[in-house]
Amino acid sequence: MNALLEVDAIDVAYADFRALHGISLTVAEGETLAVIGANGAGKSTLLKTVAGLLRPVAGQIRFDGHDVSRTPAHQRVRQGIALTPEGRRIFGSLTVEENLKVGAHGRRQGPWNLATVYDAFPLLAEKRSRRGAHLSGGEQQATAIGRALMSNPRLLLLDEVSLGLAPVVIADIYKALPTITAKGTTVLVVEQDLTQALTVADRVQCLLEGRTVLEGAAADVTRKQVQAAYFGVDATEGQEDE
Ligand SMILES: Nc1ncnc2c1ncn2[C@@H]1O[C@H](COP(=O)(O)OP(=O)(O)OP(=O)(O)O)[C@@H](O)[C@H]1O
Repeated sequence: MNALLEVDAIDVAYADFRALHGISLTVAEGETLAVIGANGAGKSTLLKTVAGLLRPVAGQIRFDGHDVSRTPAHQRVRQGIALTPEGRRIFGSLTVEENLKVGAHGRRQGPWNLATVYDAFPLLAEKRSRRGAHLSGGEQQATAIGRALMSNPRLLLLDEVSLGLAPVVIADIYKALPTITAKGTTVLVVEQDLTQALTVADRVQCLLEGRTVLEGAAADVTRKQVQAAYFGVDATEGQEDE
């Protein structure tokens, strides 16, 4: 499989504070990678850097073989990188359908349009005329993902889909993922919810304090290994080796 996204040893800093230290990752075309880690591990920073909202101070980001490290965010959207940010950020005064149409601005050609987004998220079809401010958290999340899909991305970046949502709602949102990947969209998802991450992803990569501490096929890593990496303890000992 060809690598669609290659992140090569990036360092990202907020003023003097270095949030990412030499992070590398690869996402193959058609694959779903979950980046996991506790609060503050650097997951959102990584996604924002891939989307072009932050610039790495070292390292390179390649999309479809081209260096996009210095490409502005809006051009990356045109090239096929779309971000669903943490906190959803949909427009409260606009309806679901109007929010979706905002995502279609300058869109690429591809399989996503209002009809296919409503197919993937039937709950949105029923609420298409409702204003964003009057939606539940799950409906807002689905709208935010649908809005990103409307640009017809080759790579969809999902930040903390499950944040603040009830388990049944999270499951409902993730039900759409196979439909999304079946249309050829590659997905990089950031998750704190380990169960969800291991269920939906082909591969997982765990960050701790801005460094990669574990990576592997979701089917090959054990829950214990992932939990140990997540909390920064030694998995072979099963306890902290003080
Ligand atoms: N705008 C900012 N200015 C300064 N430091 C920041 C900023 N945003 C994030 N950080 C710091 O960078 C580190 C990584 O944050 P980031 O938000 O990427 O983590 P995360 O893994 O996404 O966690 P969360 O789930 O809490 O969003 C943290 O120590 C955080 O405090």
